[in-house]
Amino acid sequence: MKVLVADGVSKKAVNILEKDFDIVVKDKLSAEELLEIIPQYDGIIVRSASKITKEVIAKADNLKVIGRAGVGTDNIDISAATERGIIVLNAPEGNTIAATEHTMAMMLSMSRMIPIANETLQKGEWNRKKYVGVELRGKTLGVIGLGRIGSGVAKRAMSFDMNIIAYDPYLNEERADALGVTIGSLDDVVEKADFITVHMPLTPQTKNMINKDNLGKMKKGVRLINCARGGIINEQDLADAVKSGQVAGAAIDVFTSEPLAEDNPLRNIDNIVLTPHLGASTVEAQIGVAIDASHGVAAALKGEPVSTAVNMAPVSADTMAKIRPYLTLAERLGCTAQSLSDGPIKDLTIRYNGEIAAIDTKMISIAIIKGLLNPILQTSVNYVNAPSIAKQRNIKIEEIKNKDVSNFANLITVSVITPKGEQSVQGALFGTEGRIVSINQHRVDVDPHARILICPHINRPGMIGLVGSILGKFSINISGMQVGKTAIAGTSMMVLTIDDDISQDIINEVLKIDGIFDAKLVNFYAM
Ligand SMILES: NC(=O)c1ccc[n+]([C@@H]2O[C@H](COP(=O)([O-])OP(=O)(O)OC[C@H]3O[C@@H](n4cnc5c(N)ncnc54)[C@H](O)[C@@H]3O)[C@@H](O)[C@H]2O)c1
Ligand SMILES: O=C(O)CC[C@@H](O)C(=O)O
Repeated sequence: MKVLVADGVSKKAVNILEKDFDIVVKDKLSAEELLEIIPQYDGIIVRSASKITKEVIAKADNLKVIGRAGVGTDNIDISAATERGIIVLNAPEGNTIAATEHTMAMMLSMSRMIPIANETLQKGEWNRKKYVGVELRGKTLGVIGLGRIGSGVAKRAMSFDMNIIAYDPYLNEERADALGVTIGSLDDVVEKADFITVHMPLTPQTKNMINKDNLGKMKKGVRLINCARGGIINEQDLADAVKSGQVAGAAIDVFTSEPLAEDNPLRNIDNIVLTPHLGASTVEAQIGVAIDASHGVAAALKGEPVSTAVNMAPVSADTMAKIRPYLTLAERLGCTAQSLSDGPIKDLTIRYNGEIAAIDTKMISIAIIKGLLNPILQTSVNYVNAPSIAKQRNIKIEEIKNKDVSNFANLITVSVITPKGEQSVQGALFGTEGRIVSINQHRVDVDPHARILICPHINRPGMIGLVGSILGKFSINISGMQVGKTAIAGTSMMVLTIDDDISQDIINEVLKIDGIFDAKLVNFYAM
């Protein structure tokens, strides 16, 4: 598979990806060139310069994953990607410190007018009276958006003896208490703060959140910082407020249009400090985001779950650690259920019993659906598109959880209903090892790998030998064997693990054996 590393993403990404993929590096990529070359690629990693628009996605016939080496994904059309089953992932933590420190640098350089003092001194002006600044100590800092960067800024500002008041409607109280900040409404922040810094994504709710109206309600002489996204603070309104003296200074790293337009109203105003979107531009951050994004891209291309995917239900690192051991087993149970079923699946019931019932199982269920659909579809089914493909195919999905369980600490039961009846398979985790523990009520203990041939048969001597000799005749090696018992009188379940590919003709030979009720091949390589 081929991966395009664009926008000057650190070469660390290449080092990680080149072990498994063909890598092409294009530090500068025009919109036209991107449209032309995108059909060749299975994966792409970008910073903020390349715009992955609906048009690009429409031409991206092989694209499976878009990795953003950074936090903001506003340069990527996520809905268009989701519709095509393309995973979009970001690197949310690698540049947090860089953006946090840049915010502090902007706040300090604005309050001490360092850029203009430097510029004039370089020209030979010794102007000590003109550039008298203000202290941070004792001032109130309003933080809007108390996520990773906002809380980092709040923590650092406290060490400057600033009082913090924050507005974040999605913040839970425990987190606010742990940070030791006062939480208020947007109006509280607007009216009480001496400095205001914004740290949320640009959304329809946050666009122009700071505008003429609330700039007018702020303390005269307030100072503003935006190292989040251009447009959260209305640029024209801010420029007017600085010129009128209502706002004493502003420090802005991000703009509505980047690179900065010549006619941007924030240009050429002494009390405004501008940087060209440098928040994430540290050596450490660029390495961090490149490493995180490329690990995500590699995982996505290998069909593994991606904890930083932004077009899937988010999974915390804690939850991920708990569910990760179940994912392969879950996918294999889905694959087994598909192979067992005769005809189109109408209903899928997933039961979680025991310890597993207490955790967030959303991603485990998606892994089951992925395993169920991948063997039968041309489209590659992944963690993003699996639920919508199941929906398109009218498969009704039900999840049932119960902490009660006997014999196992945890148990996953996958049952599918087709017009011909119900099939079910159960799996459990032993340490980190997943095993199939029952197939259609027959107790087994199978390591689900390679290929397995499942043959329900009459419980009488010689059946295993008969199947074995047919496989032997075709030089098919059996590397594992299990016979499962059931309470149903007279039937047994033979499960043979086979290393080689096996054709339908051979399966038909097996089916001819008197006493063999069925023979279903599960090919785990097809998942
Ligand atoms: N300048 C840069 O180079 C640079 C670097 C990194 C991140 N960023 C940007 O910084 C911003 C923050 O990043 P982060 O990693 O801290 O994100 P985050 O997801 O950790 O935090 C965002 C916070 O904003 C809050 N929020 C969402 N909508 C809100 C609203 N309407 N009002 C108030 N709060 C709201 C959320 O609850 C969350 O706590 C993002 O826009 C990101 O793209 C910029
Ligand atoms: O790639 C960059 O330098 C910008 C990154 C930053 O804006 C982000 O959202 O992560």
